[in-house]
Amino acid sequence: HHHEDDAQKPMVLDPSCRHPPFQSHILSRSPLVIYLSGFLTADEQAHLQDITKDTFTHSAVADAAGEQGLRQTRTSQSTNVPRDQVVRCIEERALLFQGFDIPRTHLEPLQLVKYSKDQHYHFHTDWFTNPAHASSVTGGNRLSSFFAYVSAENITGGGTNFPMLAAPSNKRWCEYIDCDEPWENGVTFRPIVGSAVFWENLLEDGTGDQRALHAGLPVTSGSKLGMNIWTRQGPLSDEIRGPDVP
Ligand SMILES: O=C(O)CCC(=O)C(=O)O
Ligand SMILES: [Fe+2]
Repeated sequence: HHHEDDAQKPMVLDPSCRHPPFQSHILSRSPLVIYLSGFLTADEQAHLQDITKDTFTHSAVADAAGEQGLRQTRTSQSTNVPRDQVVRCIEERALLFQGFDIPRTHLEPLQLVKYSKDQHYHFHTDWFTNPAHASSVTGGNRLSSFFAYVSAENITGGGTNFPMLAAPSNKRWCEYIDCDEPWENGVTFRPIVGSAVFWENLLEDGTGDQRALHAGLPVTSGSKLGMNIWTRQGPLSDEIRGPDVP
């Protein structure tokens, strides 16, 4: 098991990180899905945009079936975020949320995803369906995902839809989820800046959970910038993780 070598290393906290007091609301226990309100501060949102300016390229997907097919599935643009001090604090927050046992080497580089009008990401799971992508030499599969909303300018559409989740009944959820969606469409989170959705991708036995299927719905006007924080089952190499930067 991956966890054994990592367990020796205590998790080191950066005392200079100032974590915002975000609110957590469980939407689903199985699969585990938790809504996090206020997960990113306004300063962090601005900083993330600042350090990634002009670095976006057309998003890739794991089982690339040629450029053409790829762009129809995921029409957004994406970029990896350089790991400076602000980004390391966001990483620390994402790790602490998951307990104290996950070392930072299990995190992929944070990824920003940008959508302009009419762009979307078709239904997919974040866990790799191709076992070749989930081998232990490359960190195993994706245990969990955070999808955070970094910016949303004059947006309509662009929610994050989980078709297999049951819509909750209390109207208070309508602040965060689109209550106008028909019941059979599952749950659609609104793109509210600063919020994040956390969910688990794998079942107890490590196989992928089909119920974690989701999509980035088309942005019908305005634009959206989101961020993926993916935690692997095991450590990733320094080469994949990239360097810490000042
Ligand atoms: O854009 C969204 O709402 C979801 C994006 C997503 O699922 C992904 O990038 O893996
Ligand atoms: Fe996704």
